[in-house]
Amino acid sequence: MRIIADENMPYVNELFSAHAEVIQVSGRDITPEMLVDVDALLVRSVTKVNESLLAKANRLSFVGSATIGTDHVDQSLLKERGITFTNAPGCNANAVCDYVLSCLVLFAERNQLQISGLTAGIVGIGNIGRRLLPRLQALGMTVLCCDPLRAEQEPEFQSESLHTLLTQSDVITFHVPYTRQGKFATEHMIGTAELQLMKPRAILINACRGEVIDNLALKAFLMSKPELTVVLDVWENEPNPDEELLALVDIATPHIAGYSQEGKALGTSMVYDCWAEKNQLALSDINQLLPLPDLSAMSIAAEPSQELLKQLIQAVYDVRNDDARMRANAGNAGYFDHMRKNYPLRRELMSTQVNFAHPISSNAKDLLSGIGFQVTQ
Ligand SMILES: NC(=O)c1ccc[n+]([C@@H]2O[C@H](COP(=O)([O-])OP(=O)(O)OC[C@H]3O[C@@H](n4cnc5c(N)ncnc54)[C@H](O)[C@@H]3O)[C@@H](O)[C@H]2O)c1
Ligand SMILES: O=C(O)[C@H](O)[C@H](O)COP(=O)(O)O
Repeated sequence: MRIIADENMPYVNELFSAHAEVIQVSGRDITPEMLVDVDALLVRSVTKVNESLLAKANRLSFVGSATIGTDHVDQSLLKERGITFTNAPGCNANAVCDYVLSCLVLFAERNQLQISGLTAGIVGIGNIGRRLLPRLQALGMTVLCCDPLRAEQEPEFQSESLHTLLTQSDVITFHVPYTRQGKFATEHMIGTAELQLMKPRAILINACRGEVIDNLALKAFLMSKPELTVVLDVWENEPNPDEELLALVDIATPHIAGYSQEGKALGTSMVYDCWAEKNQLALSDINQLLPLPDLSAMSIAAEPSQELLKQLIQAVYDVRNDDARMRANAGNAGYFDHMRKNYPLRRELMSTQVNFAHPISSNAKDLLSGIGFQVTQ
């Protein structure tokens, strides 16, 4: 069996090489010619899997994307051609939650905000949104949810309108797929009119897909209203984001919100498990793939104040480092992809155990476990 895999998919050799010849290439450079006599194609979000890529794929029977997003894959074409497709739902959901929390504690300090009591709006209550909701509630925030698709499918699910979230939220964070068609299409769901509805000093976070926010409209808006705090992990026109917009936002990162070691390992292992089942092979064990975390435990001696929470979160993941690297590299040829390919090892909050030097309240323990840490009871 022959497999073509994106070179940015870690653990491919560990999982697939015992059963197949694996050729690793840059995801953006996969060509139709490379897919001749290939049985399986393993991609991440940068490879457009469409009719023109598959033009010479004479033997392809499996496509796996180690991502939750599927906007780069023509799934109906794969179905038509009898090619099995899988993605990796939820693989990086905890990592994106950590990213949002790291932004939140940073701006609470910079903007002198007490997080508890603020209102957060989550747009898209899927794998990420549903994990983020209890984390934000654990921090004492009132959380408004907008997901009209879920409301249609689950009558008991309460979805607020996007208008309500925009007008009432102090922090609004987007976790929807990129869709261009249908009544819930997300392309440019945020443009000038929506930006004008937001509280002037709100915090806007986009860690889903760049196209969900009209980047030109956002740039124009920020030129006249710089008091809106903006975090962009994703951009229109990746890997060449608008550099004027980059200079105007408060946190700029190169589509790495989901780039934890756990998220990447799980993405590959979920794809492997689907392929293994199809080929009647043993399933993977993600715990064997992951190295031990550098910071496996931290000890605290006091009830967690907002300042202490910030220190704990930043000790595991500090979004300022990614922002600083992006600003330092912006403008260099190929910098966006280079940063993603050479992303430093990052672990999730859940890989770190918080211990207590003195007994602390059960509320404090609930708070720490609620935001994602392991906590000794
Ligand atoms: N920046 C990153 O590194 C990164 C990492 C993971 C995911 N993502 C992006 O984030 C998106 C969400 O991730 P997920 O794992 O939660 O996906 P998911 O598919 O589990 O959830 C998406 C949710 O959005 C809802 N939705 C769809 N259209 C909507 C609309 N118009 N308004 C409100 N809700 C809507 C869906 O009903 C679903 O519940 C992915 O599709 C992907 O594009 C980015
Ligand atoms: O959709 C996702 O899961 C993420 O956006 C995606 O994984 C980002 O990383 P990439 O696939 O581009 O390496």
